[in-house]
Amino acid sequence: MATTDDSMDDDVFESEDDVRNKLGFEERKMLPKTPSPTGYRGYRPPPEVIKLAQNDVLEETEQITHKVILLGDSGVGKTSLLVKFDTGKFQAGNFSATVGIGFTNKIVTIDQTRIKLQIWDTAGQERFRSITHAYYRDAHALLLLYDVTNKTSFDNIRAWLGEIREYAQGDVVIMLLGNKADCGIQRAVRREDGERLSREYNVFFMETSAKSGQNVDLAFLTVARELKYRQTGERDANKFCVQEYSKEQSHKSQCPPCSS
Ligand SMILES: Nc1nc2c(ncn2[C@@H]2O[C@H](COP(=O)(O)OP(=O)(O)OP(=O)(O)O)[C@@H](O)[C@H]2O)c(=O)[nH]1
Repeated sequence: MATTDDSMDDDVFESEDDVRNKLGFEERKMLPKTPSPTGYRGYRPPPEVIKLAQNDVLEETEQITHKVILLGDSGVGKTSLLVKFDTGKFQAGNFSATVGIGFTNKIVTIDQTRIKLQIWDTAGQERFRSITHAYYRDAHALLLLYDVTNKTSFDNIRAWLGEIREYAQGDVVIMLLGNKADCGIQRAVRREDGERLSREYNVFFMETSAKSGQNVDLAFLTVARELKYRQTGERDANKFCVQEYSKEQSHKSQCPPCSS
């Protein structure tokens, strides 16, 4: 059965006379001289709606950009993680090493607050290190990745943390990510080892998969939440606790074997 869309608010279409009668003298002067056939032209939203829209514009223009940088050895999945978060897509076996550095802007919403993240993807290869060091200083958060199938990338995390200490701000938010968690059989680093290292350095920790999407959004949202807290100084009552979450996950079942 065909139905008509009845979702429009009738108030929007009240007659021009109705609208004029509700307005004050100054507001009436601003109305168009020619009557509108629909009564819509003279319509003014209620003051509370106008105020809301103005606040929105204010929020947009005053929005602080939080700079987040992805770090870690070449091939651990930095670009893949960012592409998954940005587009929801993963391209298997399509490895072309990042050259230099580039960024993507993303706006996320944390408890009705819009947080702007400027996410920088860096090249993991040694020869680009001096370029990327220059960007550490302005970073508000760092996502430091290793590949759970590549023990060397995990062993190199201490060196990465040393570089962070040397070049980044002392209060930078750091999240350690064990990526490629979908690769069950090829796994070379246990989740507990990642957890232990994160405790030792007092940084956030999660295992992720750019392939399956496991914890990808969560990693960025957790960082955004922490940045929001640092900006406002308000802890949310319903704050997500990454340490608790990580503990819960470690009790869950094994990942399926990696097929790519
Ligand atoms: N199975 C699996 N493969 C992944 C995952 N993330 C990335 N890959 C693959 O790993 C390879 C390297 O990924 P990239 O995202 O290019 O790695 P990168 O860290 O950006 O590398 P550089 O640009 O050299 O620093 C690609 O073939 C990806 O398809 C994942 O979560 N699971």
